[in-house]
Amino acid sequence: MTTPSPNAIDIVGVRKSYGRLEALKGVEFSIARGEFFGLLGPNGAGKSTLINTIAGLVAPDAGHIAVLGHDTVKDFRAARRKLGVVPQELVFDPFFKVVDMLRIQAGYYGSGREVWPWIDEMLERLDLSSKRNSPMRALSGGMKRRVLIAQALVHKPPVVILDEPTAGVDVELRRTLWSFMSDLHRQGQTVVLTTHYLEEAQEMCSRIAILDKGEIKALESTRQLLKRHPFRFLRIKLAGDAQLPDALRPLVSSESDGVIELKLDTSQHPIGGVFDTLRNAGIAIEDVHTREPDLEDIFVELTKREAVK
Ligand SMILES: Nc1ncnc2c1ncn2[C@@H]1O[C@H](COP(=O)(O)OP(=O)(O)OP(=O)(O)O)[C@@H](O)[C@H]1O
Repeated sequence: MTTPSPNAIDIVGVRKSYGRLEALKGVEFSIARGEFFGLLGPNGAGKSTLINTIAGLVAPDAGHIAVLGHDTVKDFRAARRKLGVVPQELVFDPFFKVVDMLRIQAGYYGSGREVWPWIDEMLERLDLSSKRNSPMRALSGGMKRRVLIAQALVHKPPVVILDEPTAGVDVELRRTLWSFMSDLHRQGQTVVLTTHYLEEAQEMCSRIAILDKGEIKALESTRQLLKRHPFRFLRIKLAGDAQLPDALRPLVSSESDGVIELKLDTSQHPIGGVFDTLRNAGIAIEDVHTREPDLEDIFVELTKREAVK
């Protein structure tokens, strides 16, 4: 059944358990058409389970999902056509040549020669032209991942989900992928990205959901998320061999090479108060910087776990 929906993806009350483990505990949110959306969370948060549920590969125990209004269970084929999913695992036939694999994939969607120029364009953009006739098994991990990206996009789906597309990809290639994804987005495609590189999410995504232990912990625009948390970091280098007064010790978030970073909840610990404490203790400051929290700080704050690098 098709219900008109302005959204690219509607997720309503989705639950999924594996035995006694609740991987998704009633997840509910929507992604608007044309968004560049980030789905973040620590290892085991449930991101892949959610993506596989959207792709119709995992059946939810409760709730439902629609892609551009098509229910992913009742209207599986239509929902699937609207979607391109780049999986986290590298799954492919090792003996197929790159270009053949993409043409065969197009065939699954009923597309023929008319998409060959698009396939060539993707190979070019993803820096794979020289590998078009190589068998998949002869490619490096980063190249295979790029072929899987092209494979997911071969039918020009209006909604694209990329599960860790830049994992194991070097910095230069990551840039190539970012620029490719940005172009897709500019052309009107909805892009959903999961990533462990938080600076990538901060740069690319206009809205972010943070999933942790099967629950949504935050869901807002990247800008709001970065603004919402009223803490600042103050980096100070004390003059001589002065020690930080005990009163400030609980605020230390890191310390290296004599530079001490204090994490200040500015509603409780205004920066001026730190300077007052140091002055009253007769301690001079050699150098000082402040730092706004970035997505990594907020991610750690919300999930209380170190982000994976
Ligand atoms: N097929 C399965 N059978 C049993 N347990 C599973 C299965 N798939 C996932 N899980 C469990 O469900 C939880 C969520 O896993 P999921 O892969 O969705 O997390 P993730 O956020 O994608 O993690 P990562 O960032 O490590 O890929 C984990 O505890 C995982 O072990």
